[in-house]
Amino acid sequence: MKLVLETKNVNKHFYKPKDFHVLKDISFRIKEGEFASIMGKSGCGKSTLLYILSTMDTDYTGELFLNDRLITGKSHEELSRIRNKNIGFVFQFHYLLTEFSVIENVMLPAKKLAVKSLKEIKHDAYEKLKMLHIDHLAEQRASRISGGEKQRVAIARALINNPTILMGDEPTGNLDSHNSQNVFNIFKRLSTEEGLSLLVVTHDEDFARLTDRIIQMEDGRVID
Ligand SMILES: Nc1ncnc2c1ncn2[C@@H]1O[C@H](COP(=O)(O)OP(=O)(O)OP(=O)(O)O)[C@@H](O)[C@H]1O
Repeated sequence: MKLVLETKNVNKHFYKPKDFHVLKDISFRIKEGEFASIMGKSGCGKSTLLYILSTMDTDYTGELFLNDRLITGKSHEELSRIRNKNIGFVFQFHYLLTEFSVIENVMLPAKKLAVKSLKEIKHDAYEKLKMLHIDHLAEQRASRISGGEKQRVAIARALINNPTILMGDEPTGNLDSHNSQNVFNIFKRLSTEEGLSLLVVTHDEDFARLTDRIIQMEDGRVID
């Protein structure tokens, strides 16, 4: 099966205030359509790892592959393009532009990529909203929708460029159990029906237990 993400012996140090070996020989693979979670105690290096996997942090040793392509060593411009095209992000906080409409928020990453016409982008954005059952909110200002709806808009925005992998950093951290379940169901559907790969950092054991695989971290290592 096709590999979407692979790390080979990724190591990272922070040098201030003193040398700290934060990630130690991290090697794992995420296959197409796989839904994996990363768990571990606070401070074990989950966010630091996700920052590297998402190509935002280039200060590490080892190798990172995305869709079988070596990413390590590429320029910031190339990384930015690769990231916009291949990786979707969902964070704990939605980071929507609240003075913009829902549909404008979803369209933004596609406008940035500047491959399709505005008409096509708007059409695609509606399709994503429909898939997440929030198309009736398209013209609503993002400040005027509920927390659960905002997170679904953030997911639609993360999907607009049809990424091969969706990464989440505590995407249900701000949601109640009903909305968390909702987000989980959406992620599960994206993996089983659309073949999207998902990698989600979470503290939520109920959430993690339902994913295909838990990558357990301890003190900067993958232990299981
Ligand atoms: N810029 C930095 N400089 C120095 N140390 C850092 C820096 N960023 C993070 N750390 C340290 O690296 C370790 C890992 O941090 P990281 O944020 O990756 O942990 P985490 O597992 O995501 O934690 P949490 O679950 O609390 O979000 C922590 O001990 C943190 O204090």
